Amino acid sequence: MPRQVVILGSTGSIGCSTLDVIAQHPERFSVLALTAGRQVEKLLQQCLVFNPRFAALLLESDARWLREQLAISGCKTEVLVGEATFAELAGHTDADIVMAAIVGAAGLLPTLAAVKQGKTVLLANKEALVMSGELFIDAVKQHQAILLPIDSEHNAIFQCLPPALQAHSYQGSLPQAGISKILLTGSGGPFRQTDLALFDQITPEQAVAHPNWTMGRKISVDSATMMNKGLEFIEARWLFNCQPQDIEVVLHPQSIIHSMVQYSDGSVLAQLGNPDMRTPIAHALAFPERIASNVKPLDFFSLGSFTFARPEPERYPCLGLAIDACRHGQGATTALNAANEVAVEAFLQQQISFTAIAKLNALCLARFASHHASQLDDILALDAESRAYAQQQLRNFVQ
Ligand SMILES: NC(=O)C1=CN([C@@H]2O[C@H](COP(=O)(O)OP(=O)(O)OC[C@H]3O[C@@H](n4cnc5c(N)ncnc54)[C@H](OP(=O)(O)O)[C@@H]3O)[C@@H](O)[C@H]2O)C=CC1
Ligand SMILES: CC(=O)[C@@H](O)[C@H](O)COP(=O)(O)O
Ligand SMILES: [Mn+2]
Repeated sequence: MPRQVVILGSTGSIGCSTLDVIAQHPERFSVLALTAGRQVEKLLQQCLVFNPRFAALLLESDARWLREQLAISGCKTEVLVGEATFAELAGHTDADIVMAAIVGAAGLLPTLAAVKQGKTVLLANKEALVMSGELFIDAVKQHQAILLPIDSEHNAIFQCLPPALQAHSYQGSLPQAGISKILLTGSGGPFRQTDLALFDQITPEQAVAHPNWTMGRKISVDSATMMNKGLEFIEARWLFNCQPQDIEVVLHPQSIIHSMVQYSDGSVLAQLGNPDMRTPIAHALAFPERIASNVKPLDFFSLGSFTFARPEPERYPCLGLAIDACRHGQGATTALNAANEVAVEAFLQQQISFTAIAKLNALCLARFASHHASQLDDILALDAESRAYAQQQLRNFVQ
């Protein structure tokens, strides 16, 4: 029997890559449910191709249109509406695998719902873990969910762990496995060599033009500020049960090495591949087996040289803020994530400059760094409070 997959955020970059891999393996996977935000036409096309039992989206007006179009095409997909239905589908009795690929804090509740039903959860939505770290991992343990990282770096690190540790990486001991450090690689984004004096003039279109990866707009801006690497630093802290001092960020502009694990005997294991998310997606969908992904194989004879560097703190202030937040604890990371979502959206709407993103994040972190948030209600309240504060402070940066 094919394993039944729910894709949260099917209309996004990760959602589409997941469907691409699933389409290559109809004997292994079938689509139980797709969820989207606003891209109703794309969702319709996906329903016509994959014929899921359910499709869900945010607005009643979109749902009405989708139902009409599906009826015209004779497609029997049942259409549901509203955020609560994403969580229902994520925890559906018939779901075997849940791909968590909604962007931002909106992904937390549906992803947690999948965890609480003990599903195999493929985690792309790093913001969910950054917002709720310990609570999320405790839920994974309590409900015996299987958590597999999709983020390319964390998937690479996972692949470089000893198999015994892979089974419970979020509660194992890296030192007992002989691991001395996690080397988290990052490209440095599109502005790695841009004159700092020009940073105020950076436009959204320049910021979303990642040199190596094609991704959604929010994560692309995060890569440009290196907040993405900061969020990934916090993500790694929870996924691999380690402390900030166990993780080092290494710039690797080519994005061919997706991260590395350093062992105490001097060995360093790395995972390499062309920058294409279908590799980690295929890895996690089939784990522990391997399946084809249609990703172009690496050709070592045409690869240029690999380079490595330390990130410059003045070029990437968001990275430093995220590492500080990780040291402070849960309240700080929840508040920083929320502030960053507000700041990135304001930048994309051309309300604030590129450099204002870090300034706004710094203000929110300073205000909420010592706040505590361990229960879900506290986390959601702090997320809301930090967003409100960021919105209020935003006025000082409007250009
Ligand atoms: N893209 C990549 O290569 C990588 C992405 N990730 C992570 O994966 C996640 C998804 O990223 P990506 O695919 O690039 O993002 P996209 O912006 O391309 O897609 C986001 C998806 O989430 C949906 N969505 C947005 N807002 C809401 C909401 N409020 N409620 C429900 N659904 C919503 C969108 O729906 P719609 O478009 O219909 O409005 C879309 O399906 C992010 O957390 C990102 O950090 C991690 C590593 C790599
Ligand atoms: C593909 C993926 O996992 C992204 O998170 C990627 O890491 C972005 O590239 P940066 O290294 O520039 O953040
Ligand atoms: Mn990544």
